[in-house]
Amino acid sequence: MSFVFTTISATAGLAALSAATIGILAWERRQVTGARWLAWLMLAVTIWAGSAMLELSSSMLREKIFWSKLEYLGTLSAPVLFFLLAADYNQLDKALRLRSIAMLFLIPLLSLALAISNERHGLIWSSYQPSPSGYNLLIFNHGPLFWLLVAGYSYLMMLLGSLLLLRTLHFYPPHYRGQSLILMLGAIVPWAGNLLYLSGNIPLRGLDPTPLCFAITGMVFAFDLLYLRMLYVVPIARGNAFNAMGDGIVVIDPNKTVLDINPAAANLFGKPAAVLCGQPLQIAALLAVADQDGAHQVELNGPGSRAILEVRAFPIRESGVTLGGRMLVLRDISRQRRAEEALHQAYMQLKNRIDEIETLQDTLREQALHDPLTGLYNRRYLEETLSREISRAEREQQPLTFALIDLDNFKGVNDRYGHMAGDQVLCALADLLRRHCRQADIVCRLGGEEFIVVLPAADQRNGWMRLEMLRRRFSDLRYRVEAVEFSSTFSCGIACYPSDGNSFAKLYQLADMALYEAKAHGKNQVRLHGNPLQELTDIPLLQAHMVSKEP
Ligand SMILES: Nc1nc2c(ncn2[C@@H]2O[C@H](COP(=O)(O)OP(=O)(O)OP(=O)(O)O)[C@@H](O)[C@H]2O)c(=O)[nH]1
Repeated sequence: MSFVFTTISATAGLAALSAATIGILAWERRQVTGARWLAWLMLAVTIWAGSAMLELSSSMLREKIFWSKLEYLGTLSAPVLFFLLAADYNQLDKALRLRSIAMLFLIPLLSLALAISNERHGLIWSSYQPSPSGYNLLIFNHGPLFWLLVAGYSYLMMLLGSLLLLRTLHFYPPHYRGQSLILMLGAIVPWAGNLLYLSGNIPLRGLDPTPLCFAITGMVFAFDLLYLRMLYVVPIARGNAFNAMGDGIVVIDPNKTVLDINPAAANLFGKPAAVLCGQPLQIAALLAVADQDGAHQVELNGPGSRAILEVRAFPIRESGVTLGGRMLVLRDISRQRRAEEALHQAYMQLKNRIDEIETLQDTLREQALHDPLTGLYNRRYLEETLSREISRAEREQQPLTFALIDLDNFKGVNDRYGHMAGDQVLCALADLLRRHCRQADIVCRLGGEEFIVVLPAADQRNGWMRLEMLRRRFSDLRYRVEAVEFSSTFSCGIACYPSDGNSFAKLYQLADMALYEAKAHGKNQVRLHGNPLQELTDIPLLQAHMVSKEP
């Protein structure tokens, strides 16, 4: 083998080196869109430019032909790989299955086989001659299959790839079209180089600048895919977030025309975003808050639907400068609202139930402490409160009168006039006691025809006088059953705190003894335990101590 290195072969070598470097860089970042195919493309360019360098450096014709055939490996695969790169860049890679990719390489494989076996048929090149430029170049006179399979197919792939790149001008956000344009320019370079070569208009005839052009394209693509492309991610992610956001966003100009709207907002308005963009914002409730700061609640009523929105309006600023127009952020709080309403309803129901239960409890408590026939307190209440009253009397150094009342001959009333008449008498006594007792006094029915009256701050004398007054008034009452009129009397026994005792049991026991005395001595009388005040029977004195609520 004999080699003659020239400037041109060195340039091809530089192109191969550049392509190899870019290929390695791209392969390392192959997860980036397009980078994997850029790496493969650069491998093809490396083979192409490397073989070209060796072809250009070889001085032997046979060797030149050999490297030239190897060059076809790169020449044929580079346009297909360029197309695949462009498809990947357009995010069409998922549509390209392995089988379709293999199909794309069928013609290049056939072409390669034809190039290798060209000596037998001369369909790829029919002849060659040294270039008059003198740079150790060969000029090939291409055969018909070269134009059809090599040039034709390669141009087809390049054309399709370039069209796909053109598509990206619409595919990516408008303010990033600059980068797409750079990519387009990168794609034009091999076109230009190859056209020069095939048309024979290159100053050094026989020199194919295409691999060098592809190496330049590789640099441009690497710059775009591996550097600038990363910058795309942020706005694309932002755009995706805008579209994927659960909150609705509407951008309006100062005239309240919708400039942009995300799917969530369009969904709330019940119309596609494309229809709403460019139209005046026609929702009065939103217009009312569009110029206001802070959060506002707005109700949206659509056909058969109602949404409650929390709307926040923001001015649109860039680098601290207000640009005009507003951005409305709409948060659908209908579910939250409905949940709050349901919670409130549940709370109100619960509160009503608690109120009912409390009322019921109060009623039950009242019932538990009251006698159902007369409405007076019962024994239970007395037992609960008497010890408290005694403690208070003790604290205040006050006496307390405990009077036990029992109706006289009540069985006879029942027997003669009936049980209802008996009840009437019981109620009359209860009513009398209620009316003639103070608020601080405790009046209760123990059961049957037995009543107890507790008079705080009343000593023996005072207590006796008040019970005596009550006895007289009661005996004055008249009852009527059909045409028959009758009256009733009671006997009463009194025990007092502190002289007779300081417990319910003791006071009850002594009052009962006094009552027994009263019954034994003719009934219809009030007796003090121990009977110490028999002289207190004169009516004027009694009347002076009467506590009457009667008109
Ligand atoms: N109508 C009515 N009678 C009742 C009630 N509770 C008890 N009695 C009656 O009260 C009567 C009490 O009778 P006794 O204990 O013999 O007493 P008494 O007839 O008053 O005789 P003395 O106490 O000795 O005067 C009984 O007939 C009971 O049935 C009631 O709620 N209503």
